[in-house]
Order: sequence, then C-alpha cells, then structure tokens
Amino acid sequence: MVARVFIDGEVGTTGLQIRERLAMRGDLELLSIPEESRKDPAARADFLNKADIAILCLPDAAAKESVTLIENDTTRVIDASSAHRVAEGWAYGFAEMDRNQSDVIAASLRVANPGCWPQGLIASVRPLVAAELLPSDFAVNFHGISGYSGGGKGMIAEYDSLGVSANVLAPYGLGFNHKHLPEMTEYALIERAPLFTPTVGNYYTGMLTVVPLNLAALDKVPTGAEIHAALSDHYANAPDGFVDVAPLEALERSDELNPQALNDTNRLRLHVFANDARAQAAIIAVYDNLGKGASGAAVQNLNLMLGVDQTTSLAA
Ligand SMILES: NC(=O)C1=CN([C@@H]2O[C@H](COP(=O)(O)OP(=O)(O)OC[C@H]3O[C@@H](n4cnc5c(N)ncnc54)[C@H](OP(=O)(O)O)[C@@H]3O)[C@@H](O)[C@H]2O)C=CC1
Ligand SMILES: CC(=O)N[C@@H](CCC(=O)OP(=O)(O)O)C(=O)O
Repeated sequence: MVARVFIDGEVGTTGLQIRERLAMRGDLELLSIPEESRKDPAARADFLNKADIAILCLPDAAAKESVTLIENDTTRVIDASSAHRVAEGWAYGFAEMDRNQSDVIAASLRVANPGCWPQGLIASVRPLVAAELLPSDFAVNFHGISGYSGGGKGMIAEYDSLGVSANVLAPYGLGFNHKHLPEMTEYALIERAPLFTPTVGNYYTGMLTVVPLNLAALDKVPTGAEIHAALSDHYANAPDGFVDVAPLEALERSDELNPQALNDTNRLRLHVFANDARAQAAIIAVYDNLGKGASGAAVQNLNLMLGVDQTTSLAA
C-alpha cells in the first residue's frame, strides 16, 4: 500500500529537508498543497484529512491548529514543533531513549518529534539515571552550540544578511526559561530543570552539546569507564544504529568534536571524557540539528509508524 504523506509547512527549513529525504520513496505519495493556499485552514484541513500521515513543520500555534483540523481517527501525526512534546496522548519520538520506545512510536496515532537540543541531553543523561549512576536529583548542567538553521527561516535570513559580521558565537536563553526545559526534565528522568546555556554559531547547521558532570558530591562516584559502559550498553541495544558511543580514550581533545561532523545524517554520536581522580567527567554529543535533531528523526519516526526498514529508506 502506498501511504499518503502531507507535510504541513513543507516550504520551511524542516519541511523542505523532510521533502528532500522522502522525494525518491516509491512507497509514499507526497501530497503537496498549492503555494497560494498553504496557510488557508480550510485547504490545510482537506490535505490533513486526506493524509495517512501528516508531518507538521510549523510554529507551535499553527501545529496545534492542524491537530484540531483533523476530523477523522485515521490520520496519524508527527509533530516537529514543541507543541505536544509533554502532552498527554502523544508518544515522544526519540526511538533510542528506551528499549521499547520504537514499538511505542510504531503503534501511535500522535508522535511528537523531539527537540533538537533535548536529544543531546536526553541521550547523555537518561541512561545514566536509569542505571542509577546518577541520582534523579542530580543538578544537571547543559551547554552547546547549534548552527543558525536551528532558528528556522527567520534566523537564517538574519545570519544571511549579516554574513561574516554576525556574532561568531552568541549565547542566548539567559533567562533560563528555554522552551525545551519541560521535555528535557521529563525525558532525562531528572527532578529539576537543567541549567541550560545554549549558543548559536555563525554557520548553517550542526550541533555539539556538553553535559559536564561534577561528581564529587555523590555518595558513590561513578568512574569514566562505568559511565561509558552504561551508555555503550544502552545504545548497543538501540534500533538501527543511529546513536552510538565513541570509544573511551584518554584524550584531552578529539578531532571528532566538530559540531558539523555528522551533518546530512540521522546520526548522533556520544563521547565520554573523564578524570576519575578529580571525580569529573563530560559527555559530548554531536549531531545535525536538521538531521537527527529534526528532519532525520521525523523520517525515522515515519518509517517506524509505517513498519518500513530504516536501512533501505534513506533515513540515514
Ligand atoms: N530548525 C530546526 O533545527 C528545528 C526546528 N524544529 C521545529 O520545527 C518547526 C518548524 O521549524 P523550522 O522549519 O525551523 O521553521 P521555519 O520558520 O523555517 O518554517 C516554518 C514554516 O511554517 C510556515 N507557517 C507558519 N505559520 C503557518 C500557518 N499558520 N499555516 C501554514 N504554514 C505556516 C512558514 O511559512 P513562511 O514560509 O511563509 O514563513 C514556514 O514555511 C518549528 O516548530 C521548530 O521549532 C524542531 C527541531 C529542529
Ligand atoms: C539555534 C536556535 O535558535 N535553536 C532553537 C531551537 C531549535 C528548534 O527548532 O527547537 P525545537 O526543536 O523545539 O523546534 C532555540 O533554541 O529555540
């Protein structure tokens, strides 16, 4: 059966990349709304109700509206916005976060695609809390850099117009109230929101996130090898190999620590660094904010919902 897929917001940054990733697929029919009616709720309702799966690549308010425009109980939804990530009745679309999460996604009518930043944090911290190497009340810090495409068409236009005169590394979110905090807290299994200091760099795409771990105050201090083993065990069982853990090496730095290293892929790679004598460690994640951070994850979720083999479907 050919599945009908409608991308609501198909000319935006995330929507365009999903369309590119799906363009060659013979098992899908891409329903495309005419340019002049792409913001007309009646026309969108028509396409949303015709689709087997609708992928929402819209600002939060428009994504919420799309869901209300669906009048049947057959159109399945993947929402790339942050509107439904901690909402009841929605599955969280990070397949690697738990052993059974890909089955949960595969069976769901409503899937919230994870935020780009939260994936780095959840991938780094959740397995350690689950393995009881970190307590759930651990004070988590989270830093990182994202390419400016993370801010969508508005931020892309801003950086394009400034060119080389744009700030090379701009910290933001300094009111410590970033919209991603609720999903980070819930899915990293931590009790308090992380202290999150994102930065945006003057380059198009790619992310590098850091979870520094000051472990000295813990009753039982995990070693770097224990942290690495817990993450490696967790992702060895993850489906499809999109998330992996680099070997634990006694390095002060690594050339792989480049936010653009996994651009144009659906992959996320974790690196563990530690100094056991100081009870200090850091977990660094590298991925593409438009790949595993958005469009790649959406295609991965689409494949799970359709029961399509990821390795033959261009999700990678
Ligand atoms: N960029 C990224 O790295 C990531 C983005 N996301 C999320 O995905 C969603 C889309 O983001 P992104 O692609 O970056 O954003 P963009 O701003 O690039 O694209 C959004 C698109 O939605 C269209 N749009 C806005 N309002 C409506 C409406 N009422 N009806 C129909 N279309 C509308 C816009 O139209 P117009 O072209 O006219 O402006 C635009 O084409 C957001 O919720 C974002 O938070 C998630 C993870 C990462
Ligand atoms: C660089 C930049 O501005 N990034 C955006 C997040 C990217 C994104 O689109 O957030 P969602 O994953 O929730 O949609 C921000 O920090 O708000």
